[in-house]
Amino acid sequence: MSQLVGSPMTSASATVVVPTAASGGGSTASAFSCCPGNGESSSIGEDSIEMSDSQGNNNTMYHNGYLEATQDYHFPKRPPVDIAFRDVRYTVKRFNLAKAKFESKEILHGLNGSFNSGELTAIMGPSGSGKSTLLNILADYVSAGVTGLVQVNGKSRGQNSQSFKKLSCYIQQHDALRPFLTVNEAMSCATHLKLGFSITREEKQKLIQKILFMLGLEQKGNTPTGGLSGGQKKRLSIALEMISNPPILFLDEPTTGLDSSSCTQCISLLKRLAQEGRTIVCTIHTPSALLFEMFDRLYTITSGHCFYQGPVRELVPFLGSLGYNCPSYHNPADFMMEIAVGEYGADVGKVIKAALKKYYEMSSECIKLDPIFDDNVKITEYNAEKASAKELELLQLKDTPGGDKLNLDLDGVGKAGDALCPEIHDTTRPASLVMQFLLLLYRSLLQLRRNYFLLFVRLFAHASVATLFGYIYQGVGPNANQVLANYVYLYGSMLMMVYTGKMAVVLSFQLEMESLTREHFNRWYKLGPYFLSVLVIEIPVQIACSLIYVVISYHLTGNYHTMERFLLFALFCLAGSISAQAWGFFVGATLSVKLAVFVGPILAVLFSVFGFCTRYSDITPIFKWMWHISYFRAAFHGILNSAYGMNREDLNCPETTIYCHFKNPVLFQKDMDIEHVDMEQNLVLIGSIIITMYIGTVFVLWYKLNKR
Ligand SMILES: Nc1ncnc2c1ncn2[C@@H]1O[C@H](COP(=O)(O)OP(=O)(O)OP(=O)(O)O)[C@@H](O)[C@H]1O
Repeated sequence: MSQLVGSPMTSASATVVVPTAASGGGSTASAFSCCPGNGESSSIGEDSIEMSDSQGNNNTMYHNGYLEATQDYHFPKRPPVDIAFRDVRYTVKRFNLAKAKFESKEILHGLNGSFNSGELTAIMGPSGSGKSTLLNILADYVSAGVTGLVQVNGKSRGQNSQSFKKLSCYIQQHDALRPFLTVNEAMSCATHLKLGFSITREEKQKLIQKILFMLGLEQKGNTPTGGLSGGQKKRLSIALEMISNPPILFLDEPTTGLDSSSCTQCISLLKRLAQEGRTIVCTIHTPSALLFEMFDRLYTITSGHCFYQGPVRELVPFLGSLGYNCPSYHNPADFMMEIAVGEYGADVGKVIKAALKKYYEMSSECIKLDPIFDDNVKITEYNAEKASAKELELLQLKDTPGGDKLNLDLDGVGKAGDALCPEIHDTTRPASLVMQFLLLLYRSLLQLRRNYFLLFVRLFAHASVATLFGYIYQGVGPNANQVLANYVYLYGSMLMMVYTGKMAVVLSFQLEMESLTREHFNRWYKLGPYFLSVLVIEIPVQIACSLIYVVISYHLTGNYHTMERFLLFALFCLAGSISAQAWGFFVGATLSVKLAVFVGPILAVLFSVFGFCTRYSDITPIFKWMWHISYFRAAFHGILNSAYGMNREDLNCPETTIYCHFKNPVLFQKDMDIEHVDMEQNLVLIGSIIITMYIGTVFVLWYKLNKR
């Protein structure tokens, strides 16, 4: 019997697999057991085996028709982690334009409840009732505007607790996967990042294979994640987080967009993970009756109030006790939703009040003290002040950790998560910052290799425009009678550098934001290594594109004079392009997609004005500072100086031309007010702008990733 890397066996299960008819002939026989000897029954599907134990629990074992002899496919058991929350409120502030002031709106109105280990809990409610908001708060994904108490095994969690993040993972609705990585590559990269390098590659490989097998993805190892079905993507999202085997899983609408069979597979999987001792909480929309019954516990919200909480099987009796009887053959989930929106003339307030009363009765029963529920308190008036210190104290007593419960030190970063998973965390540490950078770089290179079309288009576009410009302004470089034509070529070159540099990256963080948020929130890596890995890919790509343009166009336009002038021209082109790129990162990280693609070019135009034909002395005094901070101007003056400055000798004046005004290039420099270009100063300015923009981008990303 094999087991996960270094882990003790915790429960028995066995699987015997031979190829199914659907997958190439033969037959499938399976024995999967969460509770051995319970008399399971099985039904064989095309690519999964449905298993039920004697309690009717549906334990689906996924695979695609290939079996292995007697193996354990359980994750190591985790110490239980229970979550309780009390008087959770969420308020948003919005600016009312008509009243010209900020207004507050409370979205969640003092929710109470608890989610226990070993249970699969559904958060349900009508659209807009606050399900995702509650999940976000419990997962600690949102903390701004939140008040109330969230406890983990009886201890206050606090906000932005790193220890809690080590215990939990949050899988959001959209499967933010990297479409160009294969399943194996995605898993392998996540494993290296999460488990570091203190366990062997073989051990990691074994772990990956087992997780993929458990989740029915073992046949999809070489499939790009972009080519997976919706259900497979969802399972891969879970698989990626199961690498660190967290005891708490939060999932936002894991079944949205899946067909009924994929929904059943997904919920069966979650149920089985819960049965292994995890606390699994997910939001869900109108499940079928079959799916609904698979949940252990239900937490229903309507308009930010708790409408029902408790075991799923007690929902119908609870509603019945209030006079709302579920018709025969009616899906209880549908009935509950209908009551929650006031259908059948239901008094929603009455149900909310009864749910609150039930909660307090259960709480007081549990701690053997008098309930503190005041029948006269209106639900809407129940607030933090009314939740007296005594009540909070009682809640602490109720959840005092004991027995085999994990005693979390939520203030001490790093302790809880390590203790939770001894089979992994005792021997492993997440990858170091340097390794994170190298792994992310490797992952980006893999994606670039798969998605080379975009890179090819960028290179091709630069070569094409260079050739076009080269022939439009062919041979103008050395001629005194074509100085203005060359001036336009040089200006066009700078525009090309700036626009391609900026626009190629202005959306890069926007497009990555979902994956970045998920991976960063679930502690795969830090922002620093991620940002550095992006730069290390994007800067060389932009340099390569720019160099292609520079080399082709510079030679075709006859600007090549000396190697020194060429190198300076190339240097300022690259500097201008990289600073525009840095601006692109910053604008893209700061603004929404629609604003970024609009504001990016506007900024480029604005700064370009201070280079082209604009003499410093002509600028209105209050805008002179813009001349000083314009990276476009600094780079453009740099390339002009490389062409006509630095004591360049007289230009060619063709014999057919009677008079060449700019035969001496100094005259041209004087006319353009650029006879004293300080090349070093310009480079320092551009370098400072690049660094400032990088710092600004990291700060904005950090803020977006950490402050919600
Ligand atoms: N940051 C916010 N600013 C303004 N309103 C918000 C904010 N967050 C949530 N809301 C509002 O709170 C309510 C609850 O939102 P939430 O996303 O939690 O609903 P939900 O029950 O998950 O809905 P659905 O099932 O449609 O996803 C909605 O009316 C939403 O507009």
